[in-house]
Amino acid sequence: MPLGPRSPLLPCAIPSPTATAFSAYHWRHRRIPVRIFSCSRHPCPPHVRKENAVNPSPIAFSTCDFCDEHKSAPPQQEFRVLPPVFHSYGGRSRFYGPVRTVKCHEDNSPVKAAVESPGHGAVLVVDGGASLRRALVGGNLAAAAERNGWAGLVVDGCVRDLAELQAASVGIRALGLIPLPTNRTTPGQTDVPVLIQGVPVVPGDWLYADEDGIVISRQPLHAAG
Ligand SMILES: O=C([O-])CC(=O)C(=O)O
Ligand SMILES: [Mg+2]
Repeated sequence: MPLGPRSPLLPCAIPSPTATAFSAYHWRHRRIPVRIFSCSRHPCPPHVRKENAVNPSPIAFSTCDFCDEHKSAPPQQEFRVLPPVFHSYGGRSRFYGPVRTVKCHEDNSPVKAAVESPGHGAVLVVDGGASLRRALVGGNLAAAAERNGWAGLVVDGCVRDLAELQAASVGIRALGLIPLPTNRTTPGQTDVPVLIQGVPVVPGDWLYADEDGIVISRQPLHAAG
């Protein structure tokens, strides 16, 4: 039986001292940080290899727990929650990292430029003006994001090439799918403050996305280490 994202992990047969990671299964379902071993020689479940590929030191986190801790924080300041309008399309359902931003309207030039440059584990937040008319990200850009070490993309707009997005080991959240690409005629802006569904997001914020939603904070929310 193929291992799906909710399958329990099998213990790895050949420990590797150089590559360890927390179990994605335990993050999601028990929140117990169980260490597993990962190396290229043994039959680690594919989703674990994917989860380990981008961020070699993943952390356990829960957006619900973050919200419990910050529920009385003034809205739109230190701690923000994006509205529940984003769908998950990428090969990683949970991701986190420092925020970089681009702003564009039905032209994905700055998105392309960003994902073709080193991501260093950051999350690219794309202010696409919530347009549902053009796809700002597709399979090629998702593959570039994975290759260049981006943890994820949050697109206030649409994406396409669903099968390719799912195959990329990167988080991808967007409003919807549309097969129509952009025309590259209007350059956008990079690393500027943006408004995502009415929520302000600035470069250097921290973004955490899991199965329950997406939260943004001025400061990192996870414990160091
Ligand atoms: O090229 C584009 O504009 C979007 C796309 O299909 C891809 O990234 O594969
Ligand atoms: Mg494409």
